[in-house]
Amino acid sequence: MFAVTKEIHFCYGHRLLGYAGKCRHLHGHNGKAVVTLEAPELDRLGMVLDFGEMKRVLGRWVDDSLDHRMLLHRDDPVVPELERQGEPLVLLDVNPTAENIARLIFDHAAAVGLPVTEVTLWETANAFATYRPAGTTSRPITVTVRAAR
Ligand SMILES: Nc1nc2c(c(=O)[nH]1)N=C([C@H](O)[C@H](O)COP(=O)(O)OP(=O)(O)OP(=O)(O)O)CN2
Repeated sequence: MFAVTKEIHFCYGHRLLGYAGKCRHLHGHNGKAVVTLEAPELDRLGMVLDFGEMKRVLGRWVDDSLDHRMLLHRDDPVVPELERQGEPLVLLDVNPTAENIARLIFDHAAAVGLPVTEVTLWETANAFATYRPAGTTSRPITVTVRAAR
């Protein structure tokens, strides 16, 4: 099996709903998604997929969909005020933890047909979470996007 891995850097804000620690407050991260694709055979160029193509497909989506946005639970009480102010929001039906953001990026990579096997989301320089599907995959995260006004 061959594997290629690409790092995608982006900034996001969030807070964790129902969490007792400091992450219950609005805060931001310079995050890094580490995306791995695997294939048993290489293409005619000797690649699983061109790193440039990974950047073009995944990097652009992360830039357009997650970068410089607030990622929040859709039930977060701050949502109506941020909507009122025209802030760009990504609303999830789960808490915007590193685990769930990794899952979100994995699901997008799979949906556009990439042979993704694993996504790791580095939330800080010393804390990261990984999503890799198991035999029984949990239901996908539901996402609502509110564009900036
Ligand atoms: N399993 C998870 N635990 C935590 C998450 C998460 O997404 N998944 N998120 C947070 C906070 O949002 C934030 O990342 C702070 O985490 P933490 O590493 O505890 O904070 P510090 O950066 O201050 O850590 P230090 O190691 O003390 O520098 C919390 N937990």
